[in-house]
Amino acid sequence: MRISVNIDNSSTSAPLIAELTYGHNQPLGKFKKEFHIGKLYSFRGPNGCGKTTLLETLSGKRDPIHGQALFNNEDVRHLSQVSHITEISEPVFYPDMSVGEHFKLLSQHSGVDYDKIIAEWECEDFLNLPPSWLSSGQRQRLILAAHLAFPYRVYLADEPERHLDEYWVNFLIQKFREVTQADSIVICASHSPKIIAASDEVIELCDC
Ligand SMILES: Nc1ncnc2c1ncn2[C@@H]1O[C@H](COP(=O)(O)OP(=O)(O)OP(=O)(O)O)[C@@H](O)[C@H]1O
Repeated sequence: MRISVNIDNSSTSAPLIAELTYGHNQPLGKFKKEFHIGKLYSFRGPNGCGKTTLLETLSGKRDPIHGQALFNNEDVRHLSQVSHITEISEPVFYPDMSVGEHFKLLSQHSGVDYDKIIAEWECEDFLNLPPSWLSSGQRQRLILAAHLAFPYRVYLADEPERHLDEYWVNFLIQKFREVTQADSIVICASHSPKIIAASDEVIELCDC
C-alpha cells in the first residue's frame, strides 16, 4: 500500500480537512491533511500512484475506503457542497452546441460575466465553432476558463496543464494565484515542473 501522511501546522484557516484511505477495490494510500485558504497545492507522483483517485475522493465524486473529507465540517459528498467544490478533469462538451452557446448557457446558469472570461482566455475566435473543431489545447483553455470563472472555494484540477503550451501554462499559474488570493484553495495533480515549482506546497504520492 502507498502511504502519504501529511500534517500541516499552519495557523491559517483550513476549511478542507481529509483523513481517509483512498483507492478502488484495493486501498492506494492513506491521507491526512488540512488544506488552507489562499494556497496552491500540488500532488506529485508517478503514473498510476493515485493522484486522480485522491482528487476524486476529495471532490466527493468517489467514496473513500475509510474515513472522510470535510469541507466546513460537512462531508464533501453532500449535495450542498456542489456549489463550493469543483473538479476540473477531461473536457466534456455538448457536440451540437458551439463554443459560444456553451458560454451563454453557463452565463445563464451562473450569472458569471463570460464575455470578460472569453476575452481574457482569448476564445473569441472559437465562438461560432463546435468544440470538436478546436485543438486539444484550445479545448483545455475553454474548460479551464469556464471552471475558474466561477467563484468556487476549492478547485481540484487533474493535470490542468494538459495540452497547453508554455504561454498558457504560465497564464494558468497566474489564474491559480488570482483565485487563491480570492479566498480559495487550488489542488492540482500535475506532471508540470512549472506548476509544481509555483505551488505553495507539493505533496508527494509515491509507490513506496
Ligand atoms: N475505475 C477504476 N477501477 C479500478 N482501478 C482503477 C480505476 N481507475 C484507476 N484505477 C487504478 O488506480 C490506480 C491509480 O490510478 P490514478 O488514475 O489515480 O493514478 P494517477 O496517479 O492519477 O496516474 P496518472 O499520472 O497516470 O494520471 C492505477 O493503478 C489504476 O489502474
